[in-house]
Amino acid sequence: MKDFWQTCVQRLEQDLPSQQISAWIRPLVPLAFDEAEAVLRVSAPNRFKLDWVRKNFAHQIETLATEWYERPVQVVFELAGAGASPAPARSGPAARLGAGPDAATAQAAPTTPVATPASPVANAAAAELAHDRSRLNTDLTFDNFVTGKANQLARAAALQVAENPGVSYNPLFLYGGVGLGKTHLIHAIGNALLASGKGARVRYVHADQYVSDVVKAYQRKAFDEFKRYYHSLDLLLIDDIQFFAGKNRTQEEFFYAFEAMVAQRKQIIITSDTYPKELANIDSRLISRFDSGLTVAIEPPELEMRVAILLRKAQTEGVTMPEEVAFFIAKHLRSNVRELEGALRKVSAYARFHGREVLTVDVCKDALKDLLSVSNGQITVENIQKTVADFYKIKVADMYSKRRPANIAMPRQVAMYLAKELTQKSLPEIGDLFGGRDHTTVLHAVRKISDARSKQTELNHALHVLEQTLKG
Ligand SMILES: Nc1ncnc2c1ncn2[C@@H]1O[C@H](COP(=O)(O)OP(=O)(O)OP(=O)(O)O)[C@@H](O)[C@H]1O
Repeated sequence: MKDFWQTCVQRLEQDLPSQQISAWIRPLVPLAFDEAEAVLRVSAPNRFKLDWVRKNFAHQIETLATEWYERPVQVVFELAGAGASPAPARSGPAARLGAGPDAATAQAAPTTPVATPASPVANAAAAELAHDRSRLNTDLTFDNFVTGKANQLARAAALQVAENPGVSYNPLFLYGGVGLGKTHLIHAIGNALLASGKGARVRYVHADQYVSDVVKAYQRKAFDEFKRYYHSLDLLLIDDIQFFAGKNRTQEEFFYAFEAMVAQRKQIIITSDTYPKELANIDSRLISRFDSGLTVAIEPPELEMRVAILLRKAQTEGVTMPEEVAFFIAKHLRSNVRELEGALRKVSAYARFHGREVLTVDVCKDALKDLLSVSNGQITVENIQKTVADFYKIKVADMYSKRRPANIAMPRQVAMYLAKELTQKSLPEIGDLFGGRDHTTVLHAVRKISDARSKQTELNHALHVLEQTLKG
């Protein structure tokens, strides 16, 4: 385990700035690796660091651990001193269950003997573990979800399902464009159910992660465990189901999980960028199942709602934002909530940096020059890189980096293609803006994506969405 941790820190050092390494990664201490359950326990020195690391680095550490141990590893973060002794290896069927996807520990009893089972500390630890295993982001709640015409139906359905899972609408299928709050809403459902203290087994999973769980189960011939884990959940939240397109084995496994869960009145909630019948390359049996519960759209927010979101987020961040400023931003940035959040971050950083205590429309005009020019019809390469990175959930820095894994190389080529298509820049200029790449690399990307687009419905659809977002 020590060797792993050393390598892990070295790998993170390649990706993260040194301040982040010393602030967040170095203070972590690896405690134990539970062979039976493939669970790596890591301690953080205080609650703040624990929450931050869990939110921001858990995925990277888990990916590295999974690579190192050559099987899906779950990383559990604990507060230093709170029962931070090596966990005893568990035996028996429950321990074997843990060999399932993503350390499918089936959310059984916590592995850490924190205190006697009925004590408040033990309950808190159990609740924390249930949260860890659910992969929910505790920041995404109903409380901080701003409601308006665009999402009120979806929110009402979500609330109903959180109160009566498995009974009212099963599945609940939420669809809408990028950055409109689908992920937020399903996390809110999971958080509400966990907070209700019914002991429900909840799991949030992005469709991509589910696909890779299937692949791992396939490699390890561990489909029984995979099934047992997913079928044992009370609430499965599956995000961006359109990523199942063309993945036949995944669709088949999901079909079984779906049938088993619905038959037992376990709740399934699905999000997608489109409504079920419009999903490309998804088995018609699945599409008809998706359509058999309640399907609700989340629309782009109207002006007043965009203003309300900005004011609410500004308040949460401790930024004083006059209403006219919120109106100014909301009038110019229309596409989605993620974009509004980005604008708020930019504006407040700009104001802080220039010592401007009060946000004014002029400050916004300066701070948001790039974004505003996009919404006025001028698309910049910088904005394309940001939009594409958001869409594929990679870092903007990867647009310029030399890293070449497929999950980064493909989005980078998409961004180059869009830069050629939507801006006046030449191939060498685009190459420069992508970390000094040669113009032939750009040309290759443009040709490749243009060719793939004509053959792959999924890619073509993604490009449509990106073009629409960029054109506003
Ligand atoms: N109604 C809302 N109130 C408050 N915050 C919101 C609302 N809608 C979206 N957000 C915030 O906007 C950001 C983007 O939302 P989210 O990730 O849920 O979008 P999404 O629809 O899942 O997008 P994608 O399809 O790209 O995954 C998040 O930070 C979320 O908290």
